[in-house]
Amino acid sequence: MHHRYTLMAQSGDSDAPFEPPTLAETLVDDADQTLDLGDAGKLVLAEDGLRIESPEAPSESPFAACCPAAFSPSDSKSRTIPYHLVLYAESSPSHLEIAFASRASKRLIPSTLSFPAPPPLAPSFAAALLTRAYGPALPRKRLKILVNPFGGQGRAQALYNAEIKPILDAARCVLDVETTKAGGHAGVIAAELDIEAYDAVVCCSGDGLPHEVFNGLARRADARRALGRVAVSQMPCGSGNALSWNLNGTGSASEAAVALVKGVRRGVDLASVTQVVGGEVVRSLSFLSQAYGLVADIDLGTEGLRWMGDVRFTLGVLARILARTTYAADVAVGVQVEGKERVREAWEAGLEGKEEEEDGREEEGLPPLRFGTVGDALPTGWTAVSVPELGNFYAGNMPLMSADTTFFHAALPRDGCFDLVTTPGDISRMDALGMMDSVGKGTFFDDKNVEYRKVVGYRLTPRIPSGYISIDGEKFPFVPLQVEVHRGLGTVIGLPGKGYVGVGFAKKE
Ligand SMILES: Nc1ncnc2c1ncn2[C@@H]1O[C@H](COP(=O)(O)OP(=O)(O)OP(=O)(O)O)[C@@H](O)[C@H]1O
Repeated sequence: MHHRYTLMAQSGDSDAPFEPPTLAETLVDDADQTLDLGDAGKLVLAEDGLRIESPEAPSESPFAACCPAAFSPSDSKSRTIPYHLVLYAESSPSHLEIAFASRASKRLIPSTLSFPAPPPLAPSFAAALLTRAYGPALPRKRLKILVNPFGGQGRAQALYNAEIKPILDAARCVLDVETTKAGGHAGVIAAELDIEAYDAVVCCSGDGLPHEVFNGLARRADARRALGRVAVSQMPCGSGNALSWNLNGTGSASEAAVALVKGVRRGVDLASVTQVVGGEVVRSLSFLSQAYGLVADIDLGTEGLRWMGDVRFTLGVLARILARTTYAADVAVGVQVEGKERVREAWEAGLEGKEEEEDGREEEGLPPLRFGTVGDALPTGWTAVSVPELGNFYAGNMPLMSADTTFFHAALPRDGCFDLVTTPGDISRMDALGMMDSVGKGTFFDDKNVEYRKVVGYRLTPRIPSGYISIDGEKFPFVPLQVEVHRGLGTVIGLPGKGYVGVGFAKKE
């Protein structure tokens, strides 16, 4: 399907079905560009979107028929479609077609404006519109789509069909869809993927499939190249959809599909986790979080109460807070930034400063472990301390762990660090309840009982007989683990911007 990439390559490939002028030729920088459609009105590339100036009242205009909800205000003759919602534009001698997403109750659906016998300037107008609509994003992405038929209590396939596929089709993405057949299948697909053939692997699932895909790419002989080449994206179709909340800024499948269409590739830190299992050191990758103590216990220790829905989390937390449960451990940390003010400064600097490059990708496999494994002596500078009263040990790579739960306010995509929050388990019940409340309010970072550090690695040795270790929400063996962060090792697709979407710090009062 090489010809589909004319616009992406910006070179006007000769085998393209139609040939708009190259984007560079049609770049419109300052003045509004107008296309006069005669009786049908005018199309204007305005600052805030594609403006449609109809000579008729909206109810009689050709635009009203397709999608009145896309335009506002309703009684005006001029309507504007924000560039973010413009999915595609294409002109042939017979038609100028503009596909865009419009809101229909709670979701976005694709709609098309079609103008017969467009004027000669239409191809260049369509190309200029695409330039504005896509900015730095790659149009017509080639996507390997993985649908977990059991994701989100079996809703993933229906969400894909109803909300995701229509948007991706309208944006002329090239789709190759596969349904995962069993646990682990997504990892196998990633391990065997033709990495030159796709721009991204899109997981229509919860956070479990992205975890498998990163690890599948990591198992390849060309792991480093594959992790740099293939971006991982998530369409929120599971029960935990943190990747989508942080990169697409939404838990809605159709909005996430638009975010994917308009998303740009970016490097993201990944962490190696080593554990000794059955006498062997096992290494895996974590893209989202590692948890020991309260969060791991709630996440994995209340699985038997799934029938309760999300109430199980609230009840689980309350039960443990009332019991003042502690989770003893020995902890050794490679600290990069310490102290809340300095962490906050590091976050601000990260958003403004230049992005640091990861090391080269010339090596084939995963990067070597600069701190060794959990089976080696502790790295220099990491001092193990015994923490008998530990309540929660939670390391994260992205601010939101689910909708409205910001644990890692200062997390940045590629600062070479995971953010580590630790809280004591022996605080007063009032303090613990206040801290729990602060997560949803967006003030967790400032809670007096929260210790917040940016770390390049750590080792944790549980000192309780049994319990849970959660890596990216998955249950891992309850044995010591060592974690080491690799700057920018992975690739994701997200809305443009240096940080994550719509998070950061609660405003100081
Ligand atoms: N066909 C299948 N049969 C059984 N398990 C599967 C299948 N396909 C994928 N899985 C497994 O389903 C698990 C859940 O994946 P998903 O990414 O959708 O996350 P989730 O949000 O944690 O799950 P859920 O929405 O089911 O609670 C993964 O561990 C994955 O390996």
